[in-house]
Amino acid sequence: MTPTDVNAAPPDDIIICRDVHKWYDGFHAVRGVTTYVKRGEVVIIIGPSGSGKSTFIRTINRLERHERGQIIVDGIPLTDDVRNIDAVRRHVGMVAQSFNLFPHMSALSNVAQNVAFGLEKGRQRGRLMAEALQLVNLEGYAARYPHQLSGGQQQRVALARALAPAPDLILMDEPFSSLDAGLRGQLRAEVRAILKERGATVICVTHDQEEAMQLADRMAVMNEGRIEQLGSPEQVFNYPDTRFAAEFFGTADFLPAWRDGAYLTSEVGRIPWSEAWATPSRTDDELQVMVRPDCLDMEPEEEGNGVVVQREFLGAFNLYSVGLDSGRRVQVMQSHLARFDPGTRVRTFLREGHQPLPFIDGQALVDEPAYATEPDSS
Ligand SMILES: Nc1ncnc2c1ncn2[C@@H]1O[C@H](COP(=O)(O)OP(=O)(O)OP(=O)(O)O)[C@@H](O)[C@H]1O
Repeated sequence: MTPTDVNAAPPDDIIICRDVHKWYDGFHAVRGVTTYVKRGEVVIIIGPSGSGKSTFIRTINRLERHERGQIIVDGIPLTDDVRNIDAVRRHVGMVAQSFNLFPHMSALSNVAQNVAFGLEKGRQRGRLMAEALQLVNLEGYAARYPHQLSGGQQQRVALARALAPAPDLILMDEPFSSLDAGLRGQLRAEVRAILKERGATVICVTHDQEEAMQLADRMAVMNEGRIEQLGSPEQVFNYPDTRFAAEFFGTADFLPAWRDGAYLTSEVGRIPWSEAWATPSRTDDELQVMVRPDCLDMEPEEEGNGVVVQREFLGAFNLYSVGLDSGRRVQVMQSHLARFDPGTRVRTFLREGHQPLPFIDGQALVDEPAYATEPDSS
């Protein structure tokens, strides 16, 4: 691909990051990220504001310079060598958080900026541009200038601009954030379908959990400049590695638990103890179990173990906050038909078939068989 290619044949991993660090004037924004992204994968980065998501994604096409570690994009190491930077940018599309449209150009001309090079035939260029505007439902807006478009429409032009040249790799930073809920859901399904059809690799930052679940093959949960967990949405939801990941992705309560013969017991019930959890160096009183609202059930009972404190109506279901007799609170999911008034005495218990996850010191004791995170070749 370039004179500085490190691999003759492209490896399966289109992105290889090893111990990547980035500082802003002494502030350590990215703290040792090691990760591998397979060709054709959609990886979603989620995490709280300021956790380093945008900074990390911007290091992948060198909009930010990483100070330590190694980034290899499609066999090209990102160094200060401008030939490498140009080579990477040539086949990496980017949808930035700020749309960065040229104000003096129409929507079509903005899209054309990205398809101008690399394609000799004007007719093919025109088709790609029209298709890209059609994909984002803006066929009738080609002649408008950015100031004549709403924020959401500008965002869609930015998306069309990135998609039009059919890049192998596309980086997206909150690409649907300015769209209303209906259009957002529809567009992200369409964008995912087209990118999958093209076999493009996608790394996308979002705040939106529903978006992460809908788009991701794998999700990276970022916290304070580090990737706290990388896995499929199901892995992260069902088997969070840390308390942070559990609480950030979904709702979770943590209750003290203790080993009770062959069981792990908490105030909402017990589950069989697994020898795979044995942690001889630690004492049992540090144990906790994670319970998500759907793991718990409840029924009115005078001799119960708690009292309904609050009900939140969420459409298909009610989310109850229950004050347990220990003083702790848990959230319990119930059908929309299950109405309990605050003050109702209830028994809260583990729903059959649901296994609460044991934790020690904020770390899960259970390891789900992990997705292979080591590259096939490097
Ligand atoms: N150009 C900059 N100069 C100095 N500090 C910066 C700069 N850009 C980002 N930061 C800081 O680096 C940290 C990570 O910022 P970044 O934008 O990567 O976070 P983020 O997770 O994308 O946040 P958000 O979800 O709010 O967009 C933040 O504390 C931010 O204030």
